Amino acid sequence: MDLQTSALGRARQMLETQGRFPGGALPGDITESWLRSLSHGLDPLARSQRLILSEVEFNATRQTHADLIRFARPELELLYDQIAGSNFMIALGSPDGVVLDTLHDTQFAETEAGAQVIPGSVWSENLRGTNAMGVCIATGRPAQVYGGEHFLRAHGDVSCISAPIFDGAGRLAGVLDASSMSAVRQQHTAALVQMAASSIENSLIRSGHDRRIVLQFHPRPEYLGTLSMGVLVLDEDLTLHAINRRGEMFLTGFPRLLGESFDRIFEQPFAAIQQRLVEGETLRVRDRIGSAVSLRCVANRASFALARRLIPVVTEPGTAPARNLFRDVVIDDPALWQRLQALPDAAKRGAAIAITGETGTGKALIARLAHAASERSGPLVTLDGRMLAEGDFARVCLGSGTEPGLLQQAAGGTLFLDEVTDLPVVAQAALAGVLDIGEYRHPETGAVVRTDLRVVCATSAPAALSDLLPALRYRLEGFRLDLPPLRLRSDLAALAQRFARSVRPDARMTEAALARLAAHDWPGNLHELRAIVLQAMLMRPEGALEAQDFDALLPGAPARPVSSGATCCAQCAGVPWKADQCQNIRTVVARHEGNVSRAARVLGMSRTTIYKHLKDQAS
Ligand SMILES: Nc1ncnc2c1ncn2[C@@H]1O[C@H](COP(=O)(O)OP(=O)(O)OP(=O)(O)O)[C@@H](O)[C@H]1O
Repeated sequence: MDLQTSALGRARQMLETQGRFPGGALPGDITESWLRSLSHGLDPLARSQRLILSEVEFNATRQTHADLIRFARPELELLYDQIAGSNFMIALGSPDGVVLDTLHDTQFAETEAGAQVIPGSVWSENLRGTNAMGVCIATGRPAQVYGGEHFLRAHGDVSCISAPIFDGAGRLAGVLDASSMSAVRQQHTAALVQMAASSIENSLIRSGHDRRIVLQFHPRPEYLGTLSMGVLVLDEDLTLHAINRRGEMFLTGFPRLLGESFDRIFEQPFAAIQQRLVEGETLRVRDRIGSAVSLRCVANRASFALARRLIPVVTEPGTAPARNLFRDVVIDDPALWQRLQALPDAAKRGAAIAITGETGTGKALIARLAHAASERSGPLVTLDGRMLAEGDFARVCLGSGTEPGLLQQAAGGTLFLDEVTDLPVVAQAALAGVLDIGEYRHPETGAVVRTDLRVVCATSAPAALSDLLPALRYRLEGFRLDLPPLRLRSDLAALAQRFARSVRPDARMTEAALARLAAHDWPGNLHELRAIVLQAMLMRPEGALEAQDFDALLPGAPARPVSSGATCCAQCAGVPWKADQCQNIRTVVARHEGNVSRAARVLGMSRTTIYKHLKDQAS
């Protein structure tokens, strides 16, 4: 750009020589930013300084914004692919202008700008003058700063485009920036940067409120689930706790949104629609200003918790939960929850599902869920590999006399091959054949029987899967799910309480009792936990279960310090029951490699309580 002839050039020249510039010569955002830069006492001709956080400060900043970095990374990569060309970079900034993460091509990395926009560098307006990230932070709006519009002449050969990322409660959570060496206006890139910022914002809001009710809404139902949807989060008292910017747009006209109750924003009271929402329906509701939107509930812990409250537990044997799959099941372990997300879809697509995990980790239960998710009308029929003798395949599976075999019984439904790795080889070969062609010959009549089967298999010996006949193995491993042992799950407290409440709805356990359970290794996993809790309940038919109730039932000393040398804290030393509980807490923290949040979930305690017990070690 010819700085001497353009309006920008004249404004720059005045700025650099006289410290002022003509109003109206520049876009409004740039004018305001130059004025702010002047008020910060910056010199437009100053050299750009290397403003970089120390390693310690940078690590602490990254820690603070760990979620933002995690959710932004895939978006940075996508954006990088979308605007691939040459000479550009993408950066994620914190609300204070610290660059947290970058992606750039080698050409850009070699430029002066590339050498400066690096992780740890600071791009706030008060230090660097007008730049897109700084302007975006100062205004809370998307910003574009081209070449000479930068306040410092030293940044004049770069163009940058930024978009803010909000946290749903009106606070800035970060900034996304794309910089390039091109001086051409890039509206297309600006749109892509804003879309990526919205996507990060939605992920942040959703993940940050996993325990609250999250709703998606949009005037047009086909836009639900897309970037243009509104997302709103309800607190337990059904007031609006957070909302994304799209959502704010759809609800403009309300004097206040945050803190307002759902029932004052929408015409239909939440109580009247909650049942249908948790069942996954998309509803048409009208807000109190008169606009109609489609609304649906995002499946997360809160929605399942709500579902459990709303829908009575079905106890008749054989009634698989049909609409809300997770109604009776505790899956509060985030890693397991994450792994299970893809299961319903795989089941619906008809993929073969292979579940592995130690005994009692819930394989049979997940098989039932997979069957229910497949929405097939036929039944779930189990064939246990351990029970099938070598010569019995034809009789048991293909039928005998008028008795239909298991394969025919499972037609239109799901055949669950439990402990599949124990199936005799003959049965493996025969099954592979049936699955391959979808039919078999009746062993007695010779008639061809067509059978439409879906298969779910499970094994507690995953290594043995590779010993199955390849013809069968490759038919079984469409979607693989490895279930963690109970000792590595973070929802032990919730599971124990669920089992106790299946006996007595008001059953409770003391913190010490939960700590005692959490310190045990659980080789029998959920089978063992259920049995132990039920026995303890029998012995104490009233009142909260105590740690001692489990002492006689669990092997070993009440508290078994693990190799970390978990002793107890100074406050608990000397009082035996406190010391036991404290040791148990420390054991659980050590088992979870010092991760206090995980340990807190396992123990069903607050992190503050746990930190208290970790503070000073008794000598
Ligand atoms: N997430 C869960 N929430 C509540 N109960 C569960 C959960 N997972 C499993 N259970 C219960 O724990 C027990 C063991 O589960 P399941 O029988 O599914 O395990 P498995 O891995 O198939 O065991 P095995 O290897 O012995 O066949 C069952 O009573 C089951 O109902």
